[in-house]
Amino acid sequence: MHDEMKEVLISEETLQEKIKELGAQLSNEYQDRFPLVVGVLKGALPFMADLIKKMDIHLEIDLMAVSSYGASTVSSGEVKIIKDLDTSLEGRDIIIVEDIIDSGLTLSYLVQLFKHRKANSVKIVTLLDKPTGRKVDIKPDLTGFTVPDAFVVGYGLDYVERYRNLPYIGVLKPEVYEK
Ligand SMILES: O=P(O)(O)OC[C@H]1O[C@H](OP(=O)(O)OP(=O)(O)O)[C@H](O)[C@@H]1O
Ligand SMILES: Nc1nc2[nH]cnc2c(=O)[nH]1
Repeated sequence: MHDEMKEVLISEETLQEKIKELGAQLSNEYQDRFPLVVGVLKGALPFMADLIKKMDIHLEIDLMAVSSYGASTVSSGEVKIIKDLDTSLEGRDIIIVEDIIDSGLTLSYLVQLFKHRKANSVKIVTLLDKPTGRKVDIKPDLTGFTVPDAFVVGYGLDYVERYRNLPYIGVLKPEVYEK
């Protein structure tokens, strides 16, 4: 697996350091508020698991699975709910946890949906932001790292469902796509 990597963009150690910082910031901000932390499957799973362990406050978690239609490396316009939340959002303070914002279509859909469901507040925390991919004007409230205009994998992010289990973020060698 590791020999298929052209480059490691963000090491495991750097990821974990940043997640500790993000957790501390969120703990501070949401003290005494009992937020609902919503992870967007599948990509956000490793990040969410590590992030909530660095949040030293009472919180609730829920998970949502959505999929954007399109080719494996291109984000398209439509978002489909594969698994909805179990929790009522009315009056809740929501923290959406994502692995990456690229076009912004997934998150702008979710923010609108959660507001429609009468959430009290909706914040976006993303591990990675790829601003060059943006198709809609949406900005995360908290970002781990800004990444260049390349297809990244690892730590939740897949290429045809592989590489999600890498502990770091990297870029694949071009020949991997030719297989
Ligand atoms: O800003 P966007 O262009 O909408 O892209 C971001 C979304 O794309 C990826 O999910 P994907 O649909 O690949 O599902 P996955 O998390 O199950 O891999 C990623 O996890 C984000 O949810
Ligand atoms: N794996 C992966 N999924 C994405 N979804 C949107 N952008 C990306 C990306 O760079 N890598």
